[in-house]
Amino acid sequence: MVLEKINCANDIKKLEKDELPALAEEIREFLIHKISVSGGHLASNLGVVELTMALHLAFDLPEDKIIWDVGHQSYTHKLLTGRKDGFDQLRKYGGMSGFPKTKESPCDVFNTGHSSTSISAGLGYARARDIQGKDYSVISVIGDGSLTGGMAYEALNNASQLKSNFIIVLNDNNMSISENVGGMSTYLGELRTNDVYTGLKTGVTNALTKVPVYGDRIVKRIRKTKSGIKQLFIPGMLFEEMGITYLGPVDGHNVAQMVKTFREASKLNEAVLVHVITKKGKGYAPAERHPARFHGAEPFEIETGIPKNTKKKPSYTDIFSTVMRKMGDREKDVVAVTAAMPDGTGLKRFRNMFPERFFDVGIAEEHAVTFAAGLAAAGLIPVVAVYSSFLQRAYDQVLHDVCIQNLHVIFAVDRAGLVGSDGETHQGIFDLSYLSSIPNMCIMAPKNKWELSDMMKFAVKYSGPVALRYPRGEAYDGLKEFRAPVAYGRGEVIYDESEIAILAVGSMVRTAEEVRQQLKEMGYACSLINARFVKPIDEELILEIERDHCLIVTLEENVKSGGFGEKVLDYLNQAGSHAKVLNIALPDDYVEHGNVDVLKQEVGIDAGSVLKKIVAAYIGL
Ligand SMILES: Cc1ncc(C[n+]2csc(CCOP(=O)(O)OP(=O)(O)O)c2C)c(N)n1
Ligand SMILES: CC(=O)[C@@H](O)[C@H](O)COP(=O)(O)O
Ligand SMILES: [Mg+2]
Repeated sequence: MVLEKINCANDIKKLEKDELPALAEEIREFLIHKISVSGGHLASNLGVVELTMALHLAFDLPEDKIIWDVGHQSYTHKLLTGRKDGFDQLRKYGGMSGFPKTKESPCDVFNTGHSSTSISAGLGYARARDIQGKDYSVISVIGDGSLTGGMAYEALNNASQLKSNFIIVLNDNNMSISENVGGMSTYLGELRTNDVYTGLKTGVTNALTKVPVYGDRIVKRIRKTKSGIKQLFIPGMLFEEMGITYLGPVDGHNVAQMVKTFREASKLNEAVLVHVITKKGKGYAPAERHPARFHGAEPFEIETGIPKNTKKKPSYTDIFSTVMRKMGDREKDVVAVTAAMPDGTGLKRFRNMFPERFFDVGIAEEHAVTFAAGLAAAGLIPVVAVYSSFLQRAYDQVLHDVCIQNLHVIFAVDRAGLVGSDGETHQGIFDLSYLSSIPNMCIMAPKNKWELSDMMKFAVKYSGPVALRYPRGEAYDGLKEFRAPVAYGRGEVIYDESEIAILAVGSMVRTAEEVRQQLKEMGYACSLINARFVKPIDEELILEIERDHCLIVTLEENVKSGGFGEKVLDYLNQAGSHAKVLNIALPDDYVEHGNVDVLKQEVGIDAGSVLKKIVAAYIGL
């Protein structure tokens, strides 16, 4: 076994050349086996095995700095830097992260998780290196999907001014999570597939520069030519015109070719983009056939690729997907926008039925929101379906472009709450705080699957910015009998008793119901209120509750700071109330990766912890 010889960074350099193909094969077997048990980002990782090996052969770690964009493809890097044992606890609470983490290894030099940040971070490293008089290499590895994100272009624009070495490796597998989209993707496709371009740049320019005196001039002239003909000679001209040297395309499964190219690239005193072509899912037939399905895989049977857990209730995303499909039929003004997540957000069905009213804008949340603002200003009703943590990126667009103009944009905020194994970069635990600080925004959270549907219908009829937040995973199908019509800013009283009142938001209504039952068994009378609206809060109802109960408990799957509980407390204070209020929310902190149930216990929002907190507060009155 060759993989056994790899125990720390640079061990790969001790291998014989003819051992490298076996190493690649063993890494793939290892990853397939481990991810089939733990789940994880399989297809992207299988695609970069040779690319990662080549980087580790061409550079010295940890002195040289490799920054992985998104970081979901860093598993081989983890293996080659002595973290093989970590795969038994991959993405588990307290175990190894599925993303680069500086605290895990000196070879992880920048934490990632959200896309399109690697060129900016790498450029920062390169500038710091130069100022500090150091001479390490900096390599940012970015995928073709991540190259659709605005930050990547801002960084490329800035990198063009660099007069020292900085390598950008473009890992082009012609896929984002789903099919990649847009002009850049088309452009890369041409570079990839047109034989005329392949190898010609190096070939032609090398040949020309060898021609004494005139060769150099001709190359310079070709570079300066404004006609399209230059594309015939110099692939990657778009990057070249920006001032970024382009090398490639290079076969991303040919280690020797890549090592050679990286060594050449590291000699240039400028920003260099090495265009590497890889196959997503390489070496595992089901993942090659269905790269989107194996992008973020649940545990699966290796022989068939079929998920181990097939018996699942519909998720909130499934419900949203169905609602959107039906709404598409009824409401001709409804259009849907996603930032590269048609699968994850459930918009794929809407896309299939109403392709002309569906927009995948690439990994470009900022653009998605302002684009939606434009659609709304022109009279359509855009639904922006986006994960809570990715919407963070578009805060200003929500504020500046949607809310100041009070435009009717619907935000379907998926993965709101703890998402689990992706960890701190992906937990959707801030949206109630960051959205509710914005004037004109209306925020709702459904208690169960029927309410998600009712709230979507309400949102379409509403006029103005409106967000609906719902969590990852199975949709709650309890409390079906409670289905009072959704009315603006009004909560829903589910059980009206006395003593204790629990005011719960969205996903926490289910927990509150469980806690209420237990309190009842313990002899306490407890009301249960489904808040429904986080902004505006139902002030009238809160005052009513205050009159009839001695303890008011707020419950939400969001950080405490700026959340629902704080708003309720604030309002009661302003109203001169002296009611005892217990705010149960997540601590104002980041939450690492792990199983959601485990994480809920850790942060104290599982039923057991909530019960203890309520009893303690009540006894202490
Ligand atoms: C800001 C942001 N939006 C969305 C995502 C979700 N996401 C993770 S990976 C990915 C696709 C990345 O494609 P690419 O960079 O080509 O990498 P590949 O998986 O193809 O290797 C997306 C959309 C994210 N991580 N960050
Ligand atoms: C790496 C990344 O950002 C996505 O792949 C994310 O892991 C998807 O998460 P879901 O599984 O919740 O769609
Ligand atoms: Mg890709």
